[in-house]
Amino acid sequence: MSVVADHLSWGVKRKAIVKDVSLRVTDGETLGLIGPNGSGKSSLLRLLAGLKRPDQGRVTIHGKDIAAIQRRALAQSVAFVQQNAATETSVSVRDVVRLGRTPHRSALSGWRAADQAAVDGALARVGMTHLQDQSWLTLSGGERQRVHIARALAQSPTVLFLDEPTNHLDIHHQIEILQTVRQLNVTSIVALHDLNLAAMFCDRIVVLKDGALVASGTPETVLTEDLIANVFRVAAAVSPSPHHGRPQIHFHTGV
Ligand SMILES: Nc1ncnc2c1ncn2[C@@H]1O[C@H](COP(=O)(O)OP(=O)(O)OP(=O)(O)O)[C@@H](O)[C@H]1O
Repeated sequence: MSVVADHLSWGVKRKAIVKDVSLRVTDGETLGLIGPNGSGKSSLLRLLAGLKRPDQGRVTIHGKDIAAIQRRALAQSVAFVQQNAATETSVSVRDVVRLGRTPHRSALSGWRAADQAAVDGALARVGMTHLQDQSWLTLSGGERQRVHIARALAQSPTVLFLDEPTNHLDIHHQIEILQTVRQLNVTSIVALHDLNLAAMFCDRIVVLKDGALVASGTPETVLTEDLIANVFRVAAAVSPSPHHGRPQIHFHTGV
């Protein structure tokens, strides 16, 4: 088991934001995290990745309690692609991606062939090799997002957390990034808003509503018309795609 969360709760002042969430993610699985705005997806991802401490419950990654793993050791196996992550300084695309190697390097070790191979591979994976000399500040929103994903891939993680990785991307790159994530030999937990993309690319889906886990399972079992009406408040028809067999959702509220 790659990631196990037991009874995680977290809140701010008197507001409970993540409520008693338990889940298990197996090695190599792509788990989708869906739910309405404010349902707690980002908060849960940050708890799972060890970026926030839960008020109750615990998370283990590869069998180790993350509260007991040192930051650097955690960063050698866990990478996090944040929503709207910013890189302020005027550095090149290549330099941003090189930062992904930081947890694997010591003060004494120079830049090694393995570091270069990881950076080159990550740039190629997201289709950014041709822009590697460009200043990060001059990139479009979608290009920046792809560079942040490349930085996470350069980290060579065994567990990858992605918070809305497709929100600035055109449809070609949305599909390409999710295909890449799925094909990596890495356990991935990805918060997504697009239910059709979640259905196409996730092995399993977890649904959050008001901070609580309300459903989990395969896309076929989770993405029902009733769940979409109850959790997302839209009317939809769900049927298997004739092209790939996964559920496809046709929204008809208000049309
Ligand atoms: N540090 C904080 N202090 C106060 N409230 C917070 C804090 N972090 C999150 N929240 C609140 O917790 C709720 C869940 O936020 P979170 O960002 O986890 O939701 P989300 O499902 O990722 O939302 P979205 O789909 O809009 O990105 C929101 O109501 C948010 O305002």
